[in-house]
Amino acid sequence: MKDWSIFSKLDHNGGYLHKFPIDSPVSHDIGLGLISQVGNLVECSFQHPRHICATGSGAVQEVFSCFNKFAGAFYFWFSRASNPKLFQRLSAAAGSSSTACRSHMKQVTSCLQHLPGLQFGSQLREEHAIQVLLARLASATFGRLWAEVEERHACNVLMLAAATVIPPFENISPKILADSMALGKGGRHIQEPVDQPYSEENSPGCACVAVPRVILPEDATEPKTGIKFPTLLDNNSNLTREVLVGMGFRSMRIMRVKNLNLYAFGLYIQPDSICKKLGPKYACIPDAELKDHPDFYEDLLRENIDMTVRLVVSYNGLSIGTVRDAFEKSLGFRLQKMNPNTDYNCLKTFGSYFSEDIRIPAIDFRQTCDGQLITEIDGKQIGTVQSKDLCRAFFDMYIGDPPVSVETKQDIAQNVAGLIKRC
Ligand SMILES: CCCCCCCCCCCC(=O)O
Repeated sequence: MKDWSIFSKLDHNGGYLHKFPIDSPVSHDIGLGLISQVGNLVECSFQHPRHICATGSGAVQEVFSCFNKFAGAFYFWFSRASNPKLFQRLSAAAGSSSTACRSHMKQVTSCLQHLPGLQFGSQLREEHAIQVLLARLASATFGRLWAEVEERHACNVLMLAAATVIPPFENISPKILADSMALGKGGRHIQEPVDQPYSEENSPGCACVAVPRVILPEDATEPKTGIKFPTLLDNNSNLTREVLVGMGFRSMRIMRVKNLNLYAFGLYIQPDSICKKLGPKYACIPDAELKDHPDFYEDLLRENIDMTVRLVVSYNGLSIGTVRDAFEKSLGFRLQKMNPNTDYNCLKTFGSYFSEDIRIPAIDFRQTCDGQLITEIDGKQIGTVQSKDLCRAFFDMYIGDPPVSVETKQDIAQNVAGLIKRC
């Protein structure tokens, strides 16, 4: 699975971040609120197995760190609650929590009610007994819930891995890969030939020519923003398909304190184009070394390879004027760096496409092998600039120096290495 690192990565971290309403005020009800929240978390993981996996440990840890933060108040509140209403409230909490939590709570509350000596007349003994039992209750309940969350999480990762059996590129013949990219062939999935049933013998991984049943998930999710990208992108101008080789997000620091996620991006490459232009030079370089090869990114940028960057807005407060200015600034800097004597008219033409009347939830920027930069919204071209310098400046933002995301740049190298292996 090495060469599909981008997808295996998505499988483990992808999906949207499930937000749990944990910011309720510290109040008399915080203990019950937290039990209920954690119970909901576990229940949610049962009902929406992908979410808990997609959440990764982040949201789970958020909830549990919140629990830790309020544990003192929680314990204090329980230990003070020495009145008959306590039992009703515990039962109510049990009623609103997960099944595991519910049965555990019921067990303990009934245990509390039947303890000899725990009559409400004897205040001290009662308080002490309640403190001990409730401390145990808190630790046992949360310990158990935590174990369930972890168990479920591990299970979900396995389920997902099994559900999206994605063989590495080297197990797919280049012909099949190229065919599947061509429009009108078998939708987004690579299909097995009808005369060859799927079996262990011809499954991915064996030395014979293997044709997997279904190899690509419909969409991949950029983990930080939760934005989805198709794994294959139709290129309507030359009727080919491009493959997603990397995703990332662009953030901006506001007043040195807040990070704003402006947009997510996905980079797509046409495998044939890679094979023709980079195959001969890089086929013998081990996959893991490609990202550190001194010429690799430079060649990727210089060789006019068919590729596309899709940008999808994450922060909705961006005006079209801001987008235009940001592009002019970023691209101007890259053009200047590459060639101080460049003709900046290309930048003006490019900027003119961002007129006030366009809506920009997502834009594709496609470079053609003859040096055009095509801008598309919803599959419709809104403009084309003929300038190799501008193409290069544009892709330099994602695979040049400095890149918008170093990690994504490396993922791209890893996945392009996978494509080259199939040439
Ligand atoms: C449709 C998505 C548009 C998102 C806003 C893009 C803003 C311009 C960014 C310029 C490139 C950069 O510096 O990241």
